[in-house]
Amino acid sequence: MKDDSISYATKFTESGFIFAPFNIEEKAILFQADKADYITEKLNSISELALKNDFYSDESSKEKHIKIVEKAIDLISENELQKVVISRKELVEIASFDVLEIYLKLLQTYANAFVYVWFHPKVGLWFGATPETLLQIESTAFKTMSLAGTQVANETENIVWKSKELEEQQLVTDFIKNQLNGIATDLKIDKTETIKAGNLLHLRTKVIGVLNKNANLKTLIRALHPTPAVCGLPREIATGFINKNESYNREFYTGFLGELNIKNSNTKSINSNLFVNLRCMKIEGNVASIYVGGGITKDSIAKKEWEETVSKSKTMKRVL
Ligand SMILES: C=C(O[C@H]1C=CC=C(C(=O)O)[C@@H]1O)C(=O)O
Repeated sequence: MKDDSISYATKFTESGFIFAPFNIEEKAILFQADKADYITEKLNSISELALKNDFYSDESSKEKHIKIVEKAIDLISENELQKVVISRKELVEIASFDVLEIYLKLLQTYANAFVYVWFHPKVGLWFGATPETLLQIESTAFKTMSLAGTQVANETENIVWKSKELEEQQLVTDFIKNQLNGIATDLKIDKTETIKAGNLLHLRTKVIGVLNKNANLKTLIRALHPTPAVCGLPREIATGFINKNESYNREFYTGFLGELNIKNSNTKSINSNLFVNLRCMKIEGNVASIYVGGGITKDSIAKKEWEETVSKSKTMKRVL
């Protein structure tokens, strides 16, 4: 980009790279395609970079996190809510860092993830390695996914999912199916599978479909974002609970990012590739803010939900 002005995507007919916050009332930042320089570089000979293996976990927000999770479980048991994703931000002091080195470490470590580094002088510096696609669309044919449920990846071949995680993820799949009703046809919902994301395993169900003529990209994004993988059910009540009880601003964590309406020079089709901003961090000065959360359902155990956020924080801590 040639200057530090900020552009926004409001109609989602714009073309460029979008960086959208969790809160749909807030504006999504756009790096406009026609004002951007494209630089392609091959990174095929990265020598192995050393990763961190001892992790310090900041326990100062443990009590607070557990309290919010317990409050959510209470509301769920009173049938006010079905599911809500509760998150927190962990601050990690870093001595010095090299942007390219962190980015290369993320690429090296999370081969299956969408890995990014994003910077705007007025907004900040973000990194992420997300396992979740929000939407990939080529003309009108699209792919999305339901991703939820977490366990730590062990050496074992025999992976067993408990009903808590299976239900937690099924809620996301059902939500996606319902939201697409009336705006998409030819829906195909794959078998649910286990995927590995760094040190974690998740349940994933891929969904494909074709966008109806009466709908557009904005309708589709608004239907999907935020899914109960990052927000909850019913969506409005979960959003209210999150805004009232999480005592920090998620900003771009659990928002989405990626290419918006980019023309494929071969097929001439207009494509978007958008990812949910998970396993991410923001760096300001010598402090990294690592964002982590987890889905709460009726079967959640507050202490285990805390531990899940600690496991998730390792995705970023490993590369610092
Ligand atoms: C909200 C996060 O993860 C979501 C995606 C996969 C599994 C999740 C879970 O098991 O709770 C979350 O829904 C996060 O990593 O901060």
